[in-house]
Amino acid sequence: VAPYCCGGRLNSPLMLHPIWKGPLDIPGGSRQSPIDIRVRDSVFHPNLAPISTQYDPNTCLHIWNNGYSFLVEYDDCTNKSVVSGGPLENPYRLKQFHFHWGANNDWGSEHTVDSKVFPAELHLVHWNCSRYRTFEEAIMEENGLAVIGIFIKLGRHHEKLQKLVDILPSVRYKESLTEFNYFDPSCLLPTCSDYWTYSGSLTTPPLTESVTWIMMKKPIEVDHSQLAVFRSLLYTAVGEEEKNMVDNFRPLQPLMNRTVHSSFE
Ligand SMILES: CCCSc1c(F)c(F)c(S(=O)(=O)NC)c(F)c1F
Ligand SMILES: [Zn+2]
Repeated sequence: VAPYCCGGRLNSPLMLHPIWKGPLDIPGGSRQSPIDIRVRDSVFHPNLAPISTQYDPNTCLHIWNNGYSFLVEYDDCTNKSVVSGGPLENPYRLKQFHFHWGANNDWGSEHTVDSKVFPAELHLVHWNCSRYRTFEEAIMEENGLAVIGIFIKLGRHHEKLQKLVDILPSVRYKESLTEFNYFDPSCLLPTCSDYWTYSGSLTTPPLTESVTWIMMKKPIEVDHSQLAVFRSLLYTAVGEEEKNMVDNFRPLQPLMNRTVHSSFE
């Protein structure tokens, strides 16, 4: 599959910032992510229950730069922070959340909606603790993960996000980690509960086809200065030639034989 993010133009981010070191397509992959969500082709599922999240801010552990994004990680030894309902047959435990963003405000999201690109996208990653013993195991298994994806658009300052933005300089370098607690990611969810759902994959290695995607229809808003701080992070470790962490999104993947379901008409 040729990289065709941003229309596949030679000046598309992937061409300019070939950060994507992994394979662009997985041989035999039939349910890869991200995808373009064609609204008219999505199928309303009348008995899709609302998504229910219950997050305990005390389970927030730390934040670290893994060289692809920055991850806010949670204690997943109990069911204190879980998502349930919607297409999920049981609760999934919150493991971490992270973002994908562009070098500028014209692109950055992984998923698109009728080819509309957003400047960034937030992923809340959960694992199926009823069927698997650990997150590491769940990553490799069908129905192992549930990821809530939230589009981010430029607009008003996001008050609750600022606590996270303020700590980012301390994880500027790859592998840096800092304590971060008492953060409830519910504050990052849109107020509208409408979503699309489809079967897909991780968008970073190992790209395993283990994800039930739950893409919220409505974006949240952050302001220019907040997104600019994301772009001040580095892909590189201390002492290495500095490379700004931007365009950390995967190109769109073919829908193949999949249907996107919507929770709304
Ligand atoms: C080996 C996985 C480390 S955790 C992780 C991650 F870091 C990540 F970036 C994504 S993603 O595919 O990029 N977004 C959903 C995941 F799904 C993850 F589970
Ligand atoms: Zn992600």
